[in-house]
Amino acid sequence: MLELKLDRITKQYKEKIAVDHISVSFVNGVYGLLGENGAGKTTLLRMICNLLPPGEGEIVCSGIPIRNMGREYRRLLGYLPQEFGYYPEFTAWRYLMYLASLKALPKELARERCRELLKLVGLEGEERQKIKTFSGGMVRRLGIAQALLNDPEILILDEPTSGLDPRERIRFRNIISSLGKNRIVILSTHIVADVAYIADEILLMKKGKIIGSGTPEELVKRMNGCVWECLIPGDKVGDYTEKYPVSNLKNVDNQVRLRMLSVDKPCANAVPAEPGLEDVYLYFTEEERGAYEDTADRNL
Ligand SMILES: Nc1ncnc2c1ncn2[C@@H]1O[C@H](COP(=O)(O)OP(=O)(O)OP(=O)(O)O)[C@@H](O)[C@H]1O
Repeated sequence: MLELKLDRITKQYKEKIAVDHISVSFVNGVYGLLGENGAGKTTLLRMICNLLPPGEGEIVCSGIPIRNMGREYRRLLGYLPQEFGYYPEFTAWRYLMYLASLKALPKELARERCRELLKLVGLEGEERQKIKTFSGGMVRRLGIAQALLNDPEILILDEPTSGLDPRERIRFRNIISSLGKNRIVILSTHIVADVAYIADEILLMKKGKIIGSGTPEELVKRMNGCVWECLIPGDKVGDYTEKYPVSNLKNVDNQVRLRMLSVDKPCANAVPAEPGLEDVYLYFTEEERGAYEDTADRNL
């Protein structure tokens, strides 16, 4: 089994440190790289794809630095960038066959592979349609198919679900989940639900650093005892949102139900709530606040 190892990977654009000394190892499975816009996800993924050289550090694939692997590494890799290039006038079939020829797949194998992949991504029967007639979700699914043409052992998906409606999103997640069984899949997103169900491991990224990692269950467990719900009068909402990270806010009759993070019970009528991954995300991505700073640290 392949092992991809990042050793103190760093990238700086002028004054801006986009990726800051990241060390992490990947083996088969689905990894969800979760972080806000600008956290450095795309920069990190481009370095993993060997499209961008790290300023510092090394990426090693089963013991060999990828910068020395050239074509051999490209053969192992499938990549779906945030914006992937396609020809709108091409049919899905022509587009995939064209890319297969660029990847030097023999014609018969290419046909077989394209048929298999169109089926996998649920575009069977649509292959003679021009891509310009596809919905956003269909285009993204075609994007996955092109990234899988060479049956890659490492699959990199940059924000694969952006712009998809809920149904397409679910469909997409199911496809990705099945792909992680026998390869490394790394996908980036800022949408918690996209990784909550399918990631074997979540890497939380903020300001170029991995600030938390673990299985979704592990991460959620860390928040035990730190998530609270309470009903408060509407005019007190500001007092609480200023003091605590609030993960949900709902009007109930003449009051407001708040869900917030706090080490200590935030008000007399607060009751402990079951933590979820959104609470974890909020905890890690919020700016530091005194009231809950050591919340998750306490549970580590
Ligand atoms: N070519 C570049 N030149 C200068 N700064 C850049 C360049 N590419 C990215 N950055 C900066 O580096 C930081 C990380 O960007 P990156 O695109 O990697 O983040 P991201 O997490 O993928 O965000 P998004 O989801 O918005 O794409 C941002 O502050 C961005 O402005």
